[in-house]
Amino acid sequence: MNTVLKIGLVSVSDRASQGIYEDKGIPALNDWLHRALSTPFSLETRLIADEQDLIETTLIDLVDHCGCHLVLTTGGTGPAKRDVTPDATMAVMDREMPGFGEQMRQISLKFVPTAILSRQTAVIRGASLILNLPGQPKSIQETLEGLKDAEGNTVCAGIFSAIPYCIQLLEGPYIETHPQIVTAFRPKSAIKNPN
Ligand SMILES: Nc1ncnc2c1ncn2[C@@H]1O[C@H](COP(=O)(O)OP(=O)(O)OP(=O)(O)O)[C@@H](O)[C@H]1O
Ligand SMILES: Nc1nc2c(c(=O)[nH]1)N[C@H]1C(S)=C(S)[C@@H](COP(=O)(O)O)O[C@H]1N2
Repeated sequence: MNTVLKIGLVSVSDRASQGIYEDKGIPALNDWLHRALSTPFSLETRLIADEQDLIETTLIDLVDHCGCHLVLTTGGTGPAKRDVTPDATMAVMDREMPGFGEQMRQISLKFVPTAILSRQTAVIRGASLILNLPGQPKSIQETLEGLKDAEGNTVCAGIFSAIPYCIQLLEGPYIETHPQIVTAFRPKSAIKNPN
């Protein structure tokens, strides 16, 4: 039997975790993934404060105990003292995947000049990919989906284009997407049932 794709969502926010404002990170991630993926998946969600130890134990739990193939964090990537999500991510990694952070900053620069303030990165732990998104809820769609012009042509490819093949190389489930939202790129030899 095929393993069902499992995705962990971690919203890292002092104020949302204390109920000072409503968390918009997990709902935005949940909504985007349901619009973008045609492959069935299950979610594990966590809303936590910007505490490095807590972020590390949450990431370890999602990967090692819950068996998430992909973990998306949102928030805590900037330069402020309590922005420690990338530091926690690096602390639990086996290998870094620096291309994701580079591409997200390129995309975000098309929206805000302060995109270079994000230290976001991606790493592999075991057979899982962990990826940091900025905290602004609107940045979730921007970075995952990329930027399209008025005719719907891609101006800047979103990072999600590369995630299905990455999970495939990590021997996780085969992920398919709705191409009107985002196209999953794979080399021809890696495409199942090409037509
Ligand atoms: N989970 C969230 N839900 C709603 N809005 C958020 C969330 N996280 C961040 N934001 C918004 O994006 C901005 C930048 O995010 P950042 O991660 O730097 O948060 P912050 O300023 O460190 O505050 P906090 O950790 O208390 O959310 C925040 O000031 C807030 O307006
Ligand atoms: N796409 C996108 N990327 C973005 C932003 C944004 O609004 N949209 N905000 C930037 C800002 S202002 C900061 S400080 C960094 C870090 O944000 P974080 O601390 O919320 O993770 O992400 C940047 N990247």
